Amino acid sequence: MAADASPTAVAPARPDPTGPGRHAGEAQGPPAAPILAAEHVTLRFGGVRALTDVSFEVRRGEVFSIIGPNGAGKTSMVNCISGRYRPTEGAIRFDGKDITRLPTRKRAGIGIGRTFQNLALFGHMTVLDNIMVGRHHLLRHGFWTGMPYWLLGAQREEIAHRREVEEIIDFLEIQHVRKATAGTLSYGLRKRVELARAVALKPKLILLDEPMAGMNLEEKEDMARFILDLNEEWGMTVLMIEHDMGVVMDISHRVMVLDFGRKIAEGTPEAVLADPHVRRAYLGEADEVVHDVDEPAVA
Ligand SMILES: Nc1ncnc2c1ncn2[C@@H]1O[C@H](COP(=O)(O)OP(=O)(O)OP(=O)(O)O)[C@@H](O)[C@H]1O
Repeated sequence: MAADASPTAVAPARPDPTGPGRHAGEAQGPPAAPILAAEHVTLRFGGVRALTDVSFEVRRGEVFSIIGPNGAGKTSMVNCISGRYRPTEGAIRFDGKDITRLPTRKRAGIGIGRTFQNLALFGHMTVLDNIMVGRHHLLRHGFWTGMPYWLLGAQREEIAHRREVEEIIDFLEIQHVRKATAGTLSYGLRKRVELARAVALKPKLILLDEPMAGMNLEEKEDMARFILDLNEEWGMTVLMIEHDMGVVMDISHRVMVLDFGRKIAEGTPEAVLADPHVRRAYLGEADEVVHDVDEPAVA
């Protein structure tokens, strides 16, 4: 691996968002209630075990990353949380409620947003329309229910709705392409629009599946900054799958490592990086010191 020269290099542990002066993992003060908990989750596809007895908690206000080699079960775990897959065994709790069997379409309404590993924008629609689509469930007035109130309630709601969308557009610095057709944008910009659409749902928890994939260094720096701002200024809890170890170590409060569908480590970036199991299984090292984590450890 090359020398560690990127701005996404390893940084000291981020302060624990759940308590002043504390670091994630330290046992001082009362532990914050988790916003999300996976309890003994197993997922099987026929004979394939994608996940085996995986348990973890995401605390309110933190950036929590899941890492692991290809096929380790990261996307399967996120799909269990978003409702795309239903665990074969175990449970998912969100905000204290068991959501294991809650249909996918209802999860946005309770505060879970997501972006996808492969872009899922409407390529023929404008950036603005793509983002507006994300907010539909937030509108109280539909076409029929809105009719009688149109001059008062619904119109005011529409104005407020647009104002918030414009705020998100400003925040993600995509004003210059707001009227452009999504399909014509560069990959980095489309990833940013996809993030904007997920943010427009005003989620309490946002699931990001490889937000940096396919990006150049500058685009990665921008995306890392947006994720940090979403977390610190907008108060969103972030659960992220990401292969770029430099980014993961830089912006995560805590990290969980999966290998062959099992959890092999969880803790602060430093603790996880120093874990011999992780170094063997994930970084492919025997006993040498890890000098650099800037390059993706897995393709
Ligand atoms: N829909 C499915 N049907 C059958 N097997 C699946 C399905 N989804 C995932 N798997 C299998 O489950 C295992 C975990 O896959 P998953 O995509 O969750 O891993 P991952 O860690 O996200 O990998 P990557 O980093 O390559 O995206 C793999 O063996 C995969 O082939």
